[in-house]
Amino acid sequence: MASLYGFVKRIYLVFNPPAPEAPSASPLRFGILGAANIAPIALILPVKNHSDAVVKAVAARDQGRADAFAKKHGIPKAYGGAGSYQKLLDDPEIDVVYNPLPNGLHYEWTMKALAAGKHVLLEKPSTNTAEETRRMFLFAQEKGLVLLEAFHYRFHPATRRVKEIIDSGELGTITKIEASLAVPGGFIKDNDIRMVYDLGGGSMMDMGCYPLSISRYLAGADPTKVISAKADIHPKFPQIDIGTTATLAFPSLRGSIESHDGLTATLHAHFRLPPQLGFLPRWPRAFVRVAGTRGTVELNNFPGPWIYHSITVESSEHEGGPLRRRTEKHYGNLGWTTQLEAFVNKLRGHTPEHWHDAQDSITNMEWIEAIYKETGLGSRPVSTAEVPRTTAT
Ligand SMILES: NC(=O)C1=CN([C@@H]2O[C@H](COP(=O)(O)OP(=O)(O)OC[C@H]3O[C@@H](n4cnc5c(N)ncnc54)[C@H](OP(=O)(O)O)[C@@H]3O)[C@@H](O)[C@H]2O)C=CC1
Ligand SMILES: O=C1OC[C@@H](O)[C@H](O)[C@H]1O
Repeated sequence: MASLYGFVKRIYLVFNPPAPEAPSASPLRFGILGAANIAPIALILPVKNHSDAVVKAVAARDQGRADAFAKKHGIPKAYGGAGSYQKLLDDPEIDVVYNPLPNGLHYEWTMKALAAGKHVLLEKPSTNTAEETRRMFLFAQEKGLVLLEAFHYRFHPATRRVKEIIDSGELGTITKIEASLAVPGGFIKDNDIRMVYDLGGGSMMDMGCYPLSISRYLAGADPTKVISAKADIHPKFPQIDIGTTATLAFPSLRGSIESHDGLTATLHAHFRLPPQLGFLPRWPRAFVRVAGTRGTVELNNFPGPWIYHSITVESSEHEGGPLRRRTEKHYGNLGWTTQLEAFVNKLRGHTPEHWHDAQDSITNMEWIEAIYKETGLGSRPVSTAEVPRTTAT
């Protein structure tokens, strides 16, 4: 009963965030590129609860869509029509750009935002290729601007707690990770941006980037090789993986780094999980499970821990000993606000509790590409847009 009450309360607060008690007189001013579905939950609502941030403008390719979005979310400026994204970037009243465009446009518009002198909060996955991600972060560094790939789960206390349990040695030597983000049919339609190869579509890009990212984070290391990777291909779109399963080798957490044989991670992403027994509807599968020589930890719903999560630990005093089981929950702030808090802290020159850097984003893209290569599908297309030059280009 208490947990149902907690759940309802969390949902209520996410959608009705309390206004800050002492709002800043000169808050950071965000502009949003695209009237994106993800923007309200990821940025607009968290900002309403933050004392030092406001959303000042939105740009959409259609003026009516920009106006409607601005009205609905109480955003003062709406740029619409051709050239609207660039108009937002050129607005001197914007300090920070939130880029939730389709993946294949992340590189172009982040480069343009940086060229315009704006900090960028960029949706995942960072770009279509590791090389684009590398250039983008190098450009941010050259310009002295903050760029962050919006893996919000990393900032959440539940994720941090799981990492703490693993690092404490309670589970012994880590040997296996399994991570999944997969939904049944009905969530992602054929006309979704995720189904368009030219826009950086595919399940390994959209969903798979999460299991990969959390596996690397919890392993405290990067993979050494793709052991296997297999894609389910969309029946109509031959370059789109509606599902991908990959197994990667990692250096063992406590074993020899040289042997590279201690730890494997199996990642799973799917847009259309088939029904069980051919007819029973499936639940979404969003979890990470880490097994060691003395126990396991499972974080259920790691991509949305703010709405609901559970951390189940089973561990023993010594290898082969009796297992003791416990469940933990660590709800922090409201919704996506932990990410916003860290981002604003970074911009204001304070040290955030957690931060993931350029190399983290580059490495995630490298392994997404390596997995796609192993499936035979190959990387998503490189951007052909004209972008500002950096010393790396
Ligand atoms: N962090 C997370 O957990 C999540 C992250 N995401 C990420 O956010 C991004 C956006 O996802 P989502 O909000 O679902 O996307 P939407 O389907 O809402 O599309 C985002 C925007 O893309 C713009 N757009 C620009 N060019 C095109 C084009 N050629 N075709 C279609 N749309 C175009 C549209 O802008 P306009 O309004 O100008 O027409 C649209 O508003 C993705 O990178 C995704 O991976 C998504 C969900 C969760
Ligand atoms: O968290 C998520 O779940 C649904 C996906 O399509 C989305 O892009 C992803 O980030």
